[in-house]
Amino acid sequence: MTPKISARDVSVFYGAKQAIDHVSIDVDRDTVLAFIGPSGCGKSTFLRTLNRMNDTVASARVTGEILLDGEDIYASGMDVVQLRARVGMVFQKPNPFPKSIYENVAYGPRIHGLATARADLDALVEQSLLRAGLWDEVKDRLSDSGTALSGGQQQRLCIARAIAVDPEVILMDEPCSALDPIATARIEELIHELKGRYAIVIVTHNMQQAARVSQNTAFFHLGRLVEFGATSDIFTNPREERTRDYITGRYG
Ligand SMILES: Nc1ncnc2c1ncn2[C@@H]1O[C@H](COP(=O)(O)OP(=O)(O)OP(=O)(O)O)[C@@H](O)[C@H]1O
Repeated sequence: MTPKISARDVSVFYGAKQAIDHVSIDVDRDTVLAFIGPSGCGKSTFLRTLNRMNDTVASARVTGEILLDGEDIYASGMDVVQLRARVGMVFQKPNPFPKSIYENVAYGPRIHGLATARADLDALVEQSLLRAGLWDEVKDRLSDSGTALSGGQQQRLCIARAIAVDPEVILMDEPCSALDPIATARIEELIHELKGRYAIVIVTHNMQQAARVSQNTAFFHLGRLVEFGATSDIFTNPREERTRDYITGRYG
């Protein structure tokens, strides 16, 4: 099967500084891919190339090619707003809009024209909150502010917001690092439930989390992709010494 995303020879520069050095990698459909590696190795930078989030950084420059279903996302005609709906993102710190729970989820579908009638929008909000595992906790207070929820609930609200615009890929940049262990477990369960429907790419510092949630793992070091493979192989039988040193906690 053709990959969902195919990155070829991708380099990223911040001004003169090179943060990613000729990385090629495929993101498979309906699977979870984990990016691991020591702080500053470029995981977030590379993740952000996959939906052109680096466009928001004035000094950032991307070379190489990133194909989404065979289509070059850096082509001049690409609609970036549309792209970021297809390739959604969940950030380290939950960042709900300072609006109601309902509006947080309804906003995207409304601006993308996915639902106009109130009943359709209501159904989409309910379905997205259900899929994000938050519906039961919020169904009686949809008009409360999203920012009044707990951190873990806010993160699930952000996942519901990403899901609501019917994405194909969800990028998660350390989505649990601001959460307690119970909220973290809840997000990990959710990732399991979502993986049959979307391609998910997750950056994590937590080796156990990478081993628990992903089927494939990519190990980055100093801007290079050192090793990529099935998570079970990377964690039990890495080919590269640098990978072995990192996963056994020798550095990073
Ligand atoms: N906006 C920016 N401007 C300049 N340099 C940046 C910018 N963002 C990241 N960098 C640099 O690019 C390199 C890669 O950073 P990046 O945040 O992608 O790494 P990371 O592996 O995700 O790190 P961490 O695990 O600490 O989040 C680092 O040297 C970092 O200092």
